Amino acid sequence: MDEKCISKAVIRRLPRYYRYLGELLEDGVERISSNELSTKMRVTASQIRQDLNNFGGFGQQGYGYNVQYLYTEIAKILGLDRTHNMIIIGAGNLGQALANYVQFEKRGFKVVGIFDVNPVLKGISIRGNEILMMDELPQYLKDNDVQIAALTLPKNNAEETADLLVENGIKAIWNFAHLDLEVPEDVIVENVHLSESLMRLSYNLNCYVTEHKK
Ligand SMILES: NC(=O)c1ccc[n+]([C@@H]2O[C@H](COP(=O)([O-])OP(=O)(O)OC[C@H]3O[C@@H](n4cnc5c(N)ncnc54)[C@H](O)[C@@H]3O)[C@@H](O)[C@H]2O)c1
Repeated sequence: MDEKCISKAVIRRLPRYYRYLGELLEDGVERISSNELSTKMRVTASQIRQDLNNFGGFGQQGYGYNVQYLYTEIAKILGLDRTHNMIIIGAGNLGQALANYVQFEKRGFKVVGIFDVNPVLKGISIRGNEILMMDELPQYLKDNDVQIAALTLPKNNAEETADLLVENGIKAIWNFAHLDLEVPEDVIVENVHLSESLMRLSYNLNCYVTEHKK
């Protein structure tokens, strides 16, 4: 399997397959056809077959997909078969909410540190992690194995913080600040913009209302 060849569009859909397969496993379903999965996920069966064929075709004619096998393989592709240590930069509302969310850890994303510049927050414990100050960050990154940094700080401070993270070896940034970061080619940034999602919701709501007025 050559992961480099998998298109971004397919990779974007994989977490959804993974979620549905996880639910099937919880329900004790051992195998499923592309047609059944198609009805459940409300995507076409041919899309499912095409997507999953990218990985050498997990399905067998007349048998369908082995749910456990597919779930495990997709987990491997998404890198969920290992633990990623994550730090959070900006211990405000959003940073604390992320640090408090237990499900990330279940997926293998372990919050190991949380940082801020506000001395009032120093030492406050969030799910067992005491908030540290930013001047402790470089040494912390030398002493600890961290793969991902979440940026939940004001956008004005995001670029310089990203630079500091990159200088100290961070290769993956989960960026919540409303700013497109400029990073070297070997650093991966995943932007999360809840407001953009809300705008799409607003657009779709408008469309629906307009169509149903006719
Ligand atoms: N992308 C999204 O979907 C989304 C959703 C909500 C908020 N946000 C953004 O996330 C950020 C945080 O939002 P919030 O509601 O938690 O704000 P907040 O004000 O509650 O928290 C921001 C925290 O960042 C800290 N901070 C400021 N400069 C810092 C620096 N240089 N290094 C480390 N920490 C620093 C502050 O002291 C504060 O504790 C904002 O930029 C906001 O616009 C994004």
